Amino acid sequence: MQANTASAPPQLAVRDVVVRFGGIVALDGIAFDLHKGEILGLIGPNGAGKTTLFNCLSRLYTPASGDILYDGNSVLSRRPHDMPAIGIGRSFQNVALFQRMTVRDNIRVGAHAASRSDFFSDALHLPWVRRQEAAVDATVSELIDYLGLGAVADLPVEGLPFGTRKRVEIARALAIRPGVLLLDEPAGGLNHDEVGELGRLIKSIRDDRGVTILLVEHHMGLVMSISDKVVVLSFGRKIAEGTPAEVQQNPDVIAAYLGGPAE
Ligand SMILES: Nc1ncnc2c1ncn2[C@@H]1O[C@H](COP(=O)(O)OP(=O)(O)OP(=O)(O)O)[C@@H](O)[C@H]1O
Repeated sequence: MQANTASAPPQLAVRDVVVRFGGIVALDGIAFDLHKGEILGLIGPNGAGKTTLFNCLSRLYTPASGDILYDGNSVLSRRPHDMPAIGIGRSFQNVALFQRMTVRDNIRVGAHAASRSDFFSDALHLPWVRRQEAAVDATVSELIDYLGLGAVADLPVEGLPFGTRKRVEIARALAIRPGVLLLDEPAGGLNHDEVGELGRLIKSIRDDRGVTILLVEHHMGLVMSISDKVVVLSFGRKIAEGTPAEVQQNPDVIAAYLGGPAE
């Protein structure tokens, strides 16, 4: 799938977002657009504000000013647990799965987060709830195949290798059928081969499933090899935005990473 950046309105729009923690301005008027089908890499040195912005996008933080729009509508009045139903999925930096539950059941939790059943409808076994359960089963099975998790599907998550648990987490995020997937340092803790596999997986999630991706990541090789666009933060400000090649040559970016002023 090609990213549509020419004329279509952005799928996700970050508009002049400001976040303060006491006297610290963690985000100082950050703005950028993410178009459908794009992979956007959000990078910056330690303390740049990446996690703070990620937490705004997943509604854990509310900006002091500015707005975040999904398909043209502000998400700032929504709560974190509304986000799956809106179409924004996320993974967690340190993997946040239910450790004693099986891989299958963890993915099922994701699918249920986007379903519309409730306790009473479930208890009454209404026909539409049964149809929805069948659809959830089909989604979970398809994702187990897609992520190559068949051999471990009925094992508890605890005890599985870290790289496998990360794939389970991505499967759970995909189970909500997100329009946009937010990935928080997905390469953290992975070895060289696993990072290569992750890059291919993220591209295929965009290409095969049409999911727009925002990736916060320290692993430059991964970001530069898969991103269509890279946004660079430093001390809470956006210092560059462009293709991987453009930002890699940007003197402000080089200076931010080397810790000195731009020449
Ligand atoms: N809960 C908080 N309370 C106070 N200050 C915070 C809080 N969270 C972040 N900060 C500060 O806000 C700034 C941005 O931090 P943030 O964690 O967003 O950066 P980051 O780019 O994600 O860094 P890293 O790459 O190290 O994870 C830093 O100065 C940080 O110390």
